[in-house]
Amino acid sequence: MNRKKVTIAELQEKKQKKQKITMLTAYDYPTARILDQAGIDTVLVGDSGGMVALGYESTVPVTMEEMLFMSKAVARGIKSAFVIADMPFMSYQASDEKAVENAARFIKEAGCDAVKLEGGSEFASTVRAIVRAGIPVCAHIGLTPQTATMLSGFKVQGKDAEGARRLIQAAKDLEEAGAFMIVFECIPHSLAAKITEALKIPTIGIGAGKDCDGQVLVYHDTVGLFERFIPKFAKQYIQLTPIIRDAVTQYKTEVEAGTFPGPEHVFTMNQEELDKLY
Ligand SMILES: Nc1nc(=O)c2c([nH]1)NC[C@@H]1CN(c3ccc(C(=O)N[C@@H](CCC(=O)O)C(=O)O)cc3)CN21
Ligand SMILES: CC(C)C(=O)C(=O)O
Ligand SMILES: [Mg+2]
Repeated sequence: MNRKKVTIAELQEKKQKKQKITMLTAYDYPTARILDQAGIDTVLVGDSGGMVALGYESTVPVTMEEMLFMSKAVARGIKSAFVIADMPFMSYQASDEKAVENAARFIKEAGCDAVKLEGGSEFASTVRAIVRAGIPVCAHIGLTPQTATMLSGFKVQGKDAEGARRLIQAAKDLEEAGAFMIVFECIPHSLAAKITEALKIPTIGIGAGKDCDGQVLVYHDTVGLFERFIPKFAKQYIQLTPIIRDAVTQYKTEVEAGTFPGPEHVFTMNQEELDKLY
């Protein structure tokens, strides 16, 4: 199967044609292959991987090296999907120069197609600098987990007119700065619908209602592999944890009982050769 790579033009055409864009996160090679085979349009190597795959309490401690490690594995598993890597906390905030250098590593070293960064109008210059270097940027506004402390926790953003106005302005500024797409995390669905209509670039929602141009969820939430918390906006399509636990328990039972490995799992030696040993 040698399908063609999804392009930015195709993603932007989907908005025009009112066809929904699908995005899921992945942090490793086997998952990337599954999402690619399923025809998911864009795969996000989210810094959420720091939590669901690496066990951190939040996305704040995630490093460039960890993001590159996960991004490389994902990129190796993808044939068609458009691969976007999250820039981790403090890899793009200190200066636009540093941001460009770090963004470039996801393209040159990891083989990703684009990067994503969190932030509003204050980050328009950062988006512009990375885009100027020839690297596509996906913006991310609303609930920005890397700066959740500044937001006083994991709270829905833009619920009052002032906050909503700030998000509308941010979306316009980030589009103007050259972002090719924008993620809305945890904002009222009516606001997401309004901004989606006002923008030329596609909008991808997570906890932002059905009127965004596309949707994204954390893979582990959709398949029931993350049990520490389940956000209200997530949907579990299957609960894999008990299924995998049962398989592993069965393995343990068979090894302890001596029923695994069976005759079909072993390698043999000619009797003649075996006789020479004694
Ligand atoms: N497993 C997982 N899923 C995610 O969607 C996710 C991560 N991890 N890690 C990075 C960020 C953090 N995210 C989060 C985490 C918690 C809430 C949360 O507690 N939300 C509340 C709503 C809060 C409110 O009502 O203001 C909820 O009940 O879902 C939201 C987004 C989204 N991202
Ligand atoms: C939830 C998405 C948008 C994200 O940023 C992540 O997975 O890290
Ligand atoms: Mg993220």
